[in-house]
Amino acid sequence: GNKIRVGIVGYGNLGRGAEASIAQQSDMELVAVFSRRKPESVNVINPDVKVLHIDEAKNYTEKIDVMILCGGSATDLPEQVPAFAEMFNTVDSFDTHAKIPEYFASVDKVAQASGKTSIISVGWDPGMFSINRVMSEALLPEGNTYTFWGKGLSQGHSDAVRRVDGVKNGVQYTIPSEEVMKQVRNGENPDVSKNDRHVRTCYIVAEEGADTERIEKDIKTMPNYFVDYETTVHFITEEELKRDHAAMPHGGFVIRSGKTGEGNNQIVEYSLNLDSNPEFTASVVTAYARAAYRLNQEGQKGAKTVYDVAPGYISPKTAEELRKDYL
Ligand SMILES: NC(=O)C1=CN([C@@H]2O[C@H](COP(=O)(O)OP(=O)(O)OC[C@H]3O[C@@H](n4cnc5c(N)ncnc54)[C@H](OP(=O)(O)O)[C@@H]3O)[C@@H](O)[C@H]2O)C=CC1
Ligand SMILES: N[C@@H](C[C@H]1CC(C(=O)O)=NO1)C(=O)O
Repeated sequence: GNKIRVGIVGYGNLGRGAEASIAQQSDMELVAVFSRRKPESVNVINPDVKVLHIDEAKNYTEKIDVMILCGGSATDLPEQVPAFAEMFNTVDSFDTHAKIPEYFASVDKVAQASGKTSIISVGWDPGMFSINRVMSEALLPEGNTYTFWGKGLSQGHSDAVRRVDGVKNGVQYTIPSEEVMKQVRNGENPDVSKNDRHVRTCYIVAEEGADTERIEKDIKTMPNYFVDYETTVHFITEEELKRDHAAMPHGGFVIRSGKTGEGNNQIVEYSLNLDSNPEFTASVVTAYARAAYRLNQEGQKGAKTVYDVAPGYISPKTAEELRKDYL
């Protein structure tokens, strides 16, 4: 049968993960990768994959069913997704939580007018963790929900530090408080603010002659990503970064501990243990690309979040197969 024709915009960690994930989908084909860089400087996994300059995308509106936007949340997606939603169904991983309402509105305005379907903020947080926070809270209205990340490399925070003036390259690790996690697992329901549950550590390669004190301050005071968190910044060489920080493991869990109607304790937990944050995130985004296509075929246009997408839409199985084999 005819496959869902997918495009990738932005070829970084997530874009590479998306290329690998699409290759795993029997109902999808990758039509092209679009980059702001010169195509010959973009090293894709499969040399047969077509790499084009992002300006060529407008010529593919009849050749691509869904575009996966893999740019950075800090600066790329807020500008790229509304522009692409004019022409394509889109899926993205926008993760600046505080800005999601305004971002949703900016994408919805475009997609409602263009008749496209744009699923925003897909991944694991926001994404799969969001779904589990909402589900467990709906099931246990009386209780507390805890989210923990790491120890691992946050791509959103790493993208954000790389955008700081004077930063040549860099990564950010998120480290959860073992003490607080123990209390949560013991059902102690600790009253700890979200910002006291993690610390953040950055490894930065500064441009030649850059003012490292100013860079450190810019990072520590960065709204939404670092301000309110205890953050440490280390300056290292490009060689050290490549040697010690090439892997991108991450993970974490969402726990809700609550009481049902007659006072029984109930605990719901969803956990992730990721050797590759980008490859897992790309797998989630690719599954939701299937949903964006199907929703658009049904005429469900405009911006959506993961809360608007019934689980069946992301599965390659038909609704009948799901009823028969998975309930
Ligand atoms: N919701 C969630 O759970 C998650 C969300 N994310 C989001 O995904 C976003 C993207 O993450 P990630 O892929 O790691 O970011 P990268 O920094 O690897 O890539 C971002 C963009 O930078 C450009 N780029 C990549 N490599 C280079 C290079 N060598 N030189 C110049 N430009 C380059 C690419 O655009 P171009 O090809 O056009 O140059 C790319 O799309 C993050 O900002 C985060 O917000 C990530 C993980 C989880
Ligand atoms: N969006 C995150 C996914 C998780 C990781 C995270 C953190 O370490 O703060 N928050 O959410 C990412 O870009 O990796």
